Amino acid sequence: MAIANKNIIFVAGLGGIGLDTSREIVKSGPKNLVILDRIENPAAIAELKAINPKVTVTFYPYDVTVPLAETTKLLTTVFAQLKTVDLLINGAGILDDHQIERTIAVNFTGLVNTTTAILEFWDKRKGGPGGVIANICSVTGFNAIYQVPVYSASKAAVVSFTSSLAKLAPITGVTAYSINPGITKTTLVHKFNSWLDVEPRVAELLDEHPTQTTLQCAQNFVKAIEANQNGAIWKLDLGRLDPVNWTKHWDSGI
Ligand SMILES: NC(=O)c1ccc[n+]([C@@H]2O[C@H](COP(=O)([O-])OP(=O)(O)OC[C@H]3O[C@@H](n4cnc5c(N)ncnc54)[C@H](O)[C@@H]3O)[C@@H](O)[C@H]2O)c1
Ligand SMILES: CCCCCCO
Repeated sequence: MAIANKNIIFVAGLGGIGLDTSREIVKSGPKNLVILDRIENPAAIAELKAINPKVTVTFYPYDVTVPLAETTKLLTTVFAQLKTVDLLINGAGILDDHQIERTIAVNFTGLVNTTTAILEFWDKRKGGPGGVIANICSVTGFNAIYQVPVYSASKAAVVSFTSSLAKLAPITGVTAYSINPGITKTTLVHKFNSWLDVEPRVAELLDEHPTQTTLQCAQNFVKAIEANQNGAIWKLDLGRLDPVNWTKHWDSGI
């Protein structure tokens, strides 16, 4: 998908990975970039507008843990503004294995609800135009950082959900792929709680290994958007962009 002249909704577009990705997206000249995020950062919005004045950048406060009806109401406002939406990026995530229920609520349920809500507008069975969803999951969704089993499991859940969305595309008209960064230098990973404090030094230990910058991640994120490959499982690690070939161990047959 060429980003030029498209309408994009970016949930969590102001975070560490999010803001650098928003910067790279704006450079590619979409018609509209609508950022939905829990954090408000008017300076960042102003900066995005300044990067490319031809792009209309809009912000709406959004907490992905709100009831589905509230998400649908917000999307109704966004669609009234944009008329059409080409790409939804779901990027909200927290990393704190002391917050078990909130981790699942944000990282999994929030992504599922936002996806469910936009299907109201996109589902071709309802006369919708279809669309594209890019879900920010994680390499920990493939192989856990086992000291944060709740976070890792929440990311495995969204990797799985995204793969199912892609297989459902012939029915819904909505394609999907997952964006799976490796360890990327943001405040999220600076310090965080392990489950039951099994490893209080988990962040320090990870920091002893190679990581990537948010800019490297963002530049590869845009390449994945442009590739627009339904069902792709993209690994964005150590400054690289690589497709992951998922091993099939069982087939439902349907
Ligand atoms: N940094 C990494 O190493 C890494 C690796 C793989 C995946 N990820 C994922 O990338 C995404 C961004 O992470 P980051 O490293 O930039 O961290 P970050 O903390 O800078 O960004 C998290 C983003 O999620 C938003 N968010 C959190 N809770 C929310 C809620 N309830 N409603 C709406 N938005 C909410 C935040 O406002 C922020 O924009 C997350 O989903 C994270 O799990 C990060
Ligand atoms: C340093 C731990 C990073 C965990 C986020 C990967 O999704």
